[in-house]
Amino acid sequence: MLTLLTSAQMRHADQFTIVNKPIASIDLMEKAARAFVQCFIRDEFDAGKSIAIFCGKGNNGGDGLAIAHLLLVNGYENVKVYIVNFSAKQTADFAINLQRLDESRCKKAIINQPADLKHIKPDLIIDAILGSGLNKPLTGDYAELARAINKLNKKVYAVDVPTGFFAEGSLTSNYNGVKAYKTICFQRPKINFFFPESALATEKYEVANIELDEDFIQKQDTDFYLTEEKDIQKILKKRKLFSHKGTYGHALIIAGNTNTMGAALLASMACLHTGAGLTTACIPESGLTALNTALPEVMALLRVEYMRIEHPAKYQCIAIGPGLGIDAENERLLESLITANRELVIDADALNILAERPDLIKKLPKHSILTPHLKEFDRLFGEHDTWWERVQTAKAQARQLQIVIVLKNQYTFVCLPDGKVYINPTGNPAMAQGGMGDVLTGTISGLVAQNYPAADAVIAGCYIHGQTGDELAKEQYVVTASQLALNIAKEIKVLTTR
Ligand SMILES: NC(=O)C1=CN([C@@H]2O[C@H](COP(=O)(O)OP(=O)(O)OC[C@H]3O[C@@H](n4cnc5c(N)ncnc54)[C@H](OP(=O)(O)O)[C@@H]3O)[C@@H](O)[C@H]2O)[C@@H](O)CC1
Ligand SMILES: Nc1ncnc2c1ncn2[C@@H]1O[C@H](COP(=O)(O)OP(=O)(O)O)[C@@H](O)[C@H]1O
Repeated sequence: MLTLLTSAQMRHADQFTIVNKPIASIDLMEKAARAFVQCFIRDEFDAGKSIAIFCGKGNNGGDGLAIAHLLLVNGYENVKVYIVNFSAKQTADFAINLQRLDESRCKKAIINQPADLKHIKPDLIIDAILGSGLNKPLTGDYAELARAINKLNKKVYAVDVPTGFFAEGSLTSNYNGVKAYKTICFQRPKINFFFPESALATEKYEVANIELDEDFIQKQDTDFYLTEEKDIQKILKKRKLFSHKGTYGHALIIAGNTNTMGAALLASMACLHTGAGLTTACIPESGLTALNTALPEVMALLRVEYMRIEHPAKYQCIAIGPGLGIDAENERLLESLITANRELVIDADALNILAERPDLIKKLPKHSILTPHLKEFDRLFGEHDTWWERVQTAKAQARQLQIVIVLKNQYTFVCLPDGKVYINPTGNPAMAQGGMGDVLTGTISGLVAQNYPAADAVIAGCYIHGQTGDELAKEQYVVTASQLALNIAKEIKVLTTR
């Protein structure tokens, strides 16, 4: 798990590295500039392009000056630095790099007001005006300059963070900073890169390693972690010798309705391919033919016979919700399961039923797993203006109710009962199609059935789901939910043998 740090914590990591490595602060800045240039050159190898580098007078601007010098050394001839002179203050390392630049042949101009930007026509822009030192929203000249840079309509590479972008905390939908094509940040992604509103500030990001003290960074007290492939490899177990279907658990998927039987099929299919020993779909009678035709391995339990579930010990996992439908019968079924105090995987319509029954939310069995998308989440826990606020609520609710909340999005936030949030890095827009959430529910259920603890099942389930989608998207414009379900077993094999 990679710890994700706030700007203040990153500053401590800088300082710790400076003192303990030891390395002079100006040398660390040089390292950052080198790391940036290495990434930049990989993308923009045409050294003939004209590059405008906008530098503030803090350390972010100091990086910009060092980057200018390094680009010249690397053969980029048309580099020009624009010093943004809106403040009298400058940092010591900025001053050192400015002197170095003055001694070089790099072209330089001073921007005293945003209007000075009028005649600039670069091919590319590097934004090093304000970095992680941003401490208030942009106003006045800074806001106007950002607007003017955006109006140039050029590809912008941001150093560490786009000017005006807060690395953590609530992001508003009226972002007024620099809009970057790519942000090349140092050592760790910023927490806010994983929140959907960040798309207004940067299309993508890349992390450049500047050799800060990793041990120190990993030990920092944080609520945010980024899941890595090696974590999943640690979680997943190989199939055992002499094992049989009983070894891998029995999952019950309560799902489907007349017009939404596909959801039950998709969730059951994913459960099957994730490796549950047995899968039973609890569906209405109208779905029997479809189930028996499409998924001969899956057993059926008619929903009218649901009272049989009153002996839930038979199942190692009970999931409820995909395509379920909202009616009194299903509400009664959900209530009886919650009252039986067996941990559940709860998705889709079962979440919508819960939203109407706050009394049941309070009674949720500990370690139950809720998998809401944005709308389901807000129906359950109230409207939120920003994703940051939504994740804060998810964290608090997961802790208070001692459950796992899987808040789904491009980057899914897995909120655990201990208040920690694990951000899932896999998945892609080719997966943005109906049924994908049903497949996630089936994947998580398949892992719970195999006796993985709730937290492991969810962290691994989200990763596998997204990774399977990523592999398919390499060759496809869109990935359908059933295709994804069919490919899960292949991806788990890769993850357990790599
Ligand atoms: N050794 C290291 O530490 C390393 C650091 N590195 C680099 O340093 C960057 C952080 O640099 P930094 O801390 O100097 O802050 P930076 O972003 O340049 O801002 C400067 C000043 O701007 C001001 N300001 C803030 N908000 C404002 C606003 N809205 N409108 C107007 N002004 C505003 C504020 O001044 P204040 O308002 O407090 O007087 C602030 O102090 C980091 O992103 C990375 O690129 C790398 O080289 C790796 C090694
Ligand atoms: N752009 C995307 N990038 C990554 N994952 C995505 C993207 N779009 C959708 N997904 C994934 O697909 C699933 C969609 O879930 P949900 O909205 O419940 O779908 P449905 O209700 O149609 O089954 C989630 O796991 C989500 O993370």
